[in-house]
Amino acid sequence: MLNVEEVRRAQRAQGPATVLAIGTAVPENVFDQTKFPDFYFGVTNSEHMTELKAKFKRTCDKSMINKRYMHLTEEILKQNPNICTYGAPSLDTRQAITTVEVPKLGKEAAQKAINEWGQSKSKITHLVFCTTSSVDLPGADYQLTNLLDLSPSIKRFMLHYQGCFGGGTSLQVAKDLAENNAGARVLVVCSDIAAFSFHGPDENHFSNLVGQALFGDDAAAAIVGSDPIPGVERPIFQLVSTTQALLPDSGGALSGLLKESGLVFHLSKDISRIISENIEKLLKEAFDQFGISDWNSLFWIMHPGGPAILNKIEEKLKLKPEKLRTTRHMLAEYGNMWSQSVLFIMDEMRKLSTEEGRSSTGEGLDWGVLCAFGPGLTVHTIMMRSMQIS
Ligand SMILES: CC(=O)CC(=O)SCCNC(=O)CCNC(=O)[C@H](O)C(C)(C)COP(=O)(O)OP(=O)(O)OC[C@H]1O[C@@H](n2cnc3c(N)ncnc32)[C@H](O)[C@@H]1OP(=O)(O)O
Repeated sequence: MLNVEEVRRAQRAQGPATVLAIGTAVPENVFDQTKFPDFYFGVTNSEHMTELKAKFKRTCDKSMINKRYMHLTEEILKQNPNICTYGAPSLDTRQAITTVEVPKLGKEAAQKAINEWGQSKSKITHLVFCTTSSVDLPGADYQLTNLLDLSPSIKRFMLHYQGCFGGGTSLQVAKDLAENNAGARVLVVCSDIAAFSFHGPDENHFSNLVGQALFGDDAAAAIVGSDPIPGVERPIFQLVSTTQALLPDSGGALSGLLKESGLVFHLSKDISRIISENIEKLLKEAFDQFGISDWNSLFWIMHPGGPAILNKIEEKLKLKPEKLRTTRHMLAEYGNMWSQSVLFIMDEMRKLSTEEGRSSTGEGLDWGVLCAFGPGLTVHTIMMRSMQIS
């Protein structure tokens, strides 16, 4: 007969959690950032706010974004003017869109991750679904289980309202599940569409316009598991350890309230200062145990936030320009993608590493850091190792 300790040991995996596959999806509708100010002030009937429009145009010009994908089209917005009018009751209209579209876009990304993984869906043991764009019971995790025809006995975890650090939390939960349950294969899905937080302009709320200039809709998925089956599963990155921190004196710097008029954001002008002042301390706490203190020796999967944030972090850590090039490229091509951004960057980095003939999935480097931040201010970091490209 086995004793309790032996049973507990047998329940756990041997090795660290690895990302075994990644999939991404975007809505069909794409906006050219240079044309967005005209579209946005036109569709919200706000052309008379000429000064505000000029300032918004400057923000879009400085955003370093070329294009963004969005579920909301001119047609949808014209059919639902309550979404366009700042402060107008519109939650029912928004819910009707997001409860359907969030799991649908998530399904597209998940299916791509499952295809890359190449294993039967019946082997997925856990689902972690993360969104800040929808609330219903049972939630998007349940909808996705049905849409993908996953096993009814899959163990589901729904993460709501994490904002942009949700990609970090989702991977951390997946890591803990994979390492503590031998044979577990965790499907992670992050999906957000701005139908919850699209608002027309208001003279007294410019940080709303900062969000309208930056956010894009997307979904990303990953399969996470420990002890990959040799010759069958192909690990892309190892998730070695994780940290989460609330930054000092940052309360209220980034917050949101779900109102009758939808999800209303407040973004402080201090976000970039607060993050850049704290980032080195967080990295030291995370990497001291591995004897790593040269931040340029790492590959970087950094949530973009906005160019001001990236510039300040780069300056503070004296990062070489190539360190954040994938983050900047994804910001340019997709905008600020909420919780999905870190998975999009991870996906792009491993593809580029192969295309450029690098020796590993992390631009030829061994160690890397994933860093996601959001409401709190909360910063989530994951210490990662790349895999050799044969
Ligand atoms: C959702 C999540 O959980 C996580 C997230 O990612 S949240 C998003 C985090 N990102 C941000 O907060 C954006 C960071 N900011 C930026 O990258 C840049 O400021 C920007 C691209 C938005 C604009 O670039 P810029 O024009 O060069 O910036 P800057 O000169 O600082 O500001 C231009 C104007 O906008 C105003 N402004 C900028 N940020 C503002 C804010 N958060 N709130 C109110 N006003 C703001 C400035 O006061 C300034 O106004 P005036 O012209 O009247 O003086």
